[in-house]
Amino acid sequence: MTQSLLEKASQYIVGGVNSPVRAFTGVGGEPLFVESAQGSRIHASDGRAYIDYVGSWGPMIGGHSRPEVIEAVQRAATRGLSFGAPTEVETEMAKRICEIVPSIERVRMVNSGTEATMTAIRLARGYTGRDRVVKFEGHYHGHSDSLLVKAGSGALTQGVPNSPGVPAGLAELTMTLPFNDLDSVRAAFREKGDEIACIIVEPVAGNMNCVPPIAGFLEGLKEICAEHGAILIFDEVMTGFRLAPGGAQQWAGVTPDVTTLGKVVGGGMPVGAVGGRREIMEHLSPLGPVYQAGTLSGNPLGMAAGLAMMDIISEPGFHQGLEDSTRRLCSGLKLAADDAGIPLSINQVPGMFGLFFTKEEPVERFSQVQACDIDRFKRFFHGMLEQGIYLAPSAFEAGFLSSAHSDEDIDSTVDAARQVFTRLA
Ligand SMILES: Cc1ncc(COP(=O)(O)O)c(C=O)c1O
Ligand SMILES: N[C@H](C=O)CCC(=O)O
Repeated sequence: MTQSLLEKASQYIVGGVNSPVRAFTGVGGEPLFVESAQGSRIHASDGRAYIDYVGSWGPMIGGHSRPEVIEAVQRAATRGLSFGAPTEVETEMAKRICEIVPSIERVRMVNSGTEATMTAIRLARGYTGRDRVVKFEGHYHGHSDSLLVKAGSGALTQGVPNSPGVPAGLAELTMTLPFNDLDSVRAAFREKGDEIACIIVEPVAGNMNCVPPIAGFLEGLKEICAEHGAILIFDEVMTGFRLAPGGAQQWAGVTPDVTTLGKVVGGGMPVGAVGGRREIMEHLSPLGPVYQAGTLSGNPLGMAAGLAMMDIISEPGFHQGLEDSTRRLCSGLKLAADDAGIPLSINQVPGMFGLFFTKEEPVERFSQVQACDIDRFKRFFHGMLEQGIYLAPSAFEAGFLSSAHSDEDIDSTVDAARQVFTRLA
């Protein structure tokens, strides 16, 4: 019997994958192995093309293999791959980030979203001289120790939101609260306010499926932080440059002290960033005592790809197009589900969506997400895959659109869903 690609990979790679969600343990079956991708489609080793709503988990906001990005990386590569010394392109990138996200006055480039959030909370702790961190249940901020507590995304999908290996003494300093519940935040600050360094929040949760903030929630976090001298960190690794050019903070009209970025900022290369108010950021080395470093940080290929991506998202009408496509997809899916008598609740923000097999509407809380019909989601996922539609392989991940998704792509996705819904009843 011939071995599958997953079986071959599993002989050398732990679980056959280099990041858990893509193993398909959240939906069963074997993952697609991708050979190439173009525009809205990925081309898999089974010879089929799939309309892709994962988009590499966010970075491919302009569609796959954008020539501008590829050419920028090729040009940069001819000049050298890494120098471990400053380059002008890093200044260009930092300037661009500060212009697009006005709350960022100073920035530090890193190599992933995980590094960005890890640095942000160390900075908040160093700046305030306090140790406790507040995060929200089902939110995912990468896999650093302090943040792998009641975490979303793969940690939730795999059933290990509190990872073994995180020292209990450290996890104890991470206070996890329900998202969209300001009363519990107020209560936590009443009790421990003078020990809390920061609140870190996904301004739109995208790692417990997609759950936007309720009216007043982000504003309330800002007020509470200001009152207690804590730092408000928006983890915009997923939402940055997506919901609006200036990310969720522009979309929601709420300005954090510190912002973390990843995904889109690197145009598909491994890049992250942490930025914020100058006074806070200058606590980082070499100006301040809070240490942070990276051999490959500010890598010229990553900067070139990221800058080309910044040009793409700055094109007039880019975000309006993304919002229109998201609305078209979500309203089409909702109508198709209603016609088939399938209870489906949909959350959407520009370029991101969440499908919940539940009668409850709207879905605003982690407890509601957990109560959804996961088995029905799995059958939906596989039905859609058969029809050539690639959705995130977990009920706890958001879907992503790109500017390459045409109306025809969206309409054929809705047609496919219409067929699949009839088999889900
Ligand atoms: C909101 C958020 N923060 C942080 C991370 C971590 O980023 P990375 O996977 O690049 O380490 C992710 C994604 O994984 C994310 O979605
Ligand atoms: N939800 C995660 C990123 O946003 C999924 C990516 C991964 O863990 O591989």
